[in-house]
Amino acid sequence: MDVQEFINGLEILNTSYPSPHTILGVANDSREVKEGYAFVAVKGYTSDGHNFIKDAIRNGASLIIGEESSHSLSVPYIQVKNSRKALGILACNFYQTNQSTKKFIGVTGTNGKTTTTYIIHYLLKECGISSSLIGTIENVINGEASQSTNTTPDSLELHRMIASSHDDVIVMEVSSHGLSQDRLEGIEFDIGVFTNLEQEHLDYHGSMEEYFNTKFQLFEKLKDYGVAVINVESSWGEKVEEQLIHSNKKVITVGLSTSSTIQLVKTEDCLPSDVYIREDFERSKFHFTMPGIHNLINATLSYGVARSIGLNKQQIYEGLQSFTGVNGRFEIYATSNGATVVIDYAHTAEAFFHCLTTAKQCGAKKITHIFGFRGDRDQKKRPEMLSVSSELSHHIILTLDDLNSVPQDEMTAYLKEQQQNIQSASTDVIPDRTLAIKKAMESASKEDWVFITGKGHERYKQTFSLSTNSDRETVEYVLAIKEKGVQK
Ligand SMILES: CC(=O)N[C@H]1[C@@H](OP(=O)(O)OP(=O)(O)OC[C@H]2O[C@@H](n3ccc(=O)[nH]c3=O)[C@H](O)[C@@H]2O)O[C@H](CO)[C@@H](O)[C@@H]1O[C@H](C)C(=O)N[C@@H](C)C(=O)N[C@H](CCC(=O)O)C(=O)O
Ligand SMILES: Nc1ncnc2c1ncn2[C@@H]1O[C@H](COP(=O)(O)OP(=O)(O)OP(=O)(O)O)[C@@H](O)[C@H]1O
Repeated sequence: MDVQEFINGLEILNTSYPSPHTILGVANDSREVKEGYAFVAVKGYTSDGHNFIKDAIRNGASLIIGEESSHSLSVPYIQVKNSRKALGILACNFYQTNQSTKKFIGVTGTNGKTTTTYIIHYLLKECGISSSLIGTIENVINGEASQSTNTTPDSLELHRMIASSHDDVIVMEVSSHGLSQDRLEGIEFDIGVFTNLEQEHLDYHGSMEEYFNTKFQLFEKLKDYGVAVINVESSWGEKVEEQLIHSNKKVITVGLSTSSTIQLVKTEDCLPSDVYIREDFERSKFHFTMPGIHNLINATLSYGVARSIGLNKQQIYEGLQSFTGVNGRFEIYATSNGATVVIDYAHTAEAFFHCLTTAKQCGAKKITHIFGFRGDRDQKKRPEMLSVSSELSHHIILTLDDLNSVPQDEMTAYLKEQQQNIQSASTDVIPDRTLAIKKAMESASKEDWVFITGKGHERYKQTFSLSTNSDRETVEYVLAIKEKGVQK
């Protein structure tokens, strides 16, 4: 690519030597640089890309872009204010994604991004519109799935994926980390969706205000006359609506109240739910497989998106009705003795609230809640998680979630300390996650619910006593022993 085209739109502070005429590729990892590439040096959280400039040159870089003031290098250097932003601009230019005719749908919020993007992706497919899905569980481009490293990939990977996609629509999860690290640079959205906001990632964002402002950036990235589909069942959703009121964006509110553009008419049903949606003066009913008001809100948001794209109501209802769910999100197992086991990705107090309340509404006589805390992640949310769980479940088993860098002994001691503080529910600490699940499932009888939260679709990072690698494998293993007497 011609270098002038490549650096178009870059805010340049300084340059050394004339740049090369052409650029053959772009990388922000020195190990991925090849002959004729531009290397963008990013100051990261664990290392500084500027320290790898020499490696990049050795690998063939012909142009370096970075934030530091001067470099006596053997190749041209461009100094910019913000390398992460520059990377997005360069990636967009290189892959020419600004010329894309695709529609872009971004979903943000603390919880519900994955579920909502899956529902939208499915609805579009059922209506004959192909879409790429980018998010936490996997990336699906041109119908092919690959494992994702981040919920929102870095700008280089993102633009590369968009360029390789032949799909009509890009449906993606937009994380607050992605927004704050400029991973969305160069992308403009046709539709932005706000699911909710609650205490999470405050170790990173500092305060809820800051967290909100970061999430709101998605709506600043809406195209002129783009559409915002907002869950207004919380003051944060109302705030998004308020902040967009004087903009030229179309706002579609989703909620339980009659004043919402699209109303989810509350249903008393449980497993699975008969749902009513009201739009304009018309009310329609459909059947939705994922229980809980939170999942019905996700379905209604997806309905709002599908309507904005121009799909007709009947098509959407049929799609919602045949949707089968998302891995690790309210994944239900019925045991032969009438107990229910659920695997869910809940890892915040509000998600606990929704899950456990739904179990109660579905007639759970006794709820055993198994969960732990992720090492190195936001600790401020933990007291509220404990409080909600102890209020809504009858028995708690505290167990291990991913430890990351926290030693196992330290986490176990922490769990035991928390056990002492829980008054309203009986509590055990069983650090081995597989044994915790086994014990709870073996003691569950008719109408009891065992709720296993935190890991959802993810594989275990530690080795436990049972030779299983995920909550799903553990549940299936215990069911096999229980139902058939199979030993592993
Ligand atoms: C804390 C954080 O957000 N880190 C993200 C960040 O990495 P970083 O800045 O720390 O990168 P680094 O390792 O210090 O490297 C700096 C630079 O040196 C380069 N380098 C490094 C080594 C070398 O030999 N040569 C070289 O050039 C690297 O390629 C990089 O450009 O930028 C990377 C690229 O965008 C991200 O992959 C990475 O996400 C890490 C893996 C992560 O776990 N992030 C989490 C917190 C996150 O972003 N989560 C959200 C979802 C949150 C939620 O809603 O639950 C997400 O979107 O995934
Ligand atoms: N609309 C919602 N409101 C509150 N909680 C929800 C909502 N949707 C899902 N949840 C809860 O949050 C959990 C995670 O849901 P999901 O994976 O869809 O969200 P996410 O935003 O992608 O999460 P993460 O950012 O952690 O990957 C679910 O398992 C469920 O317990």
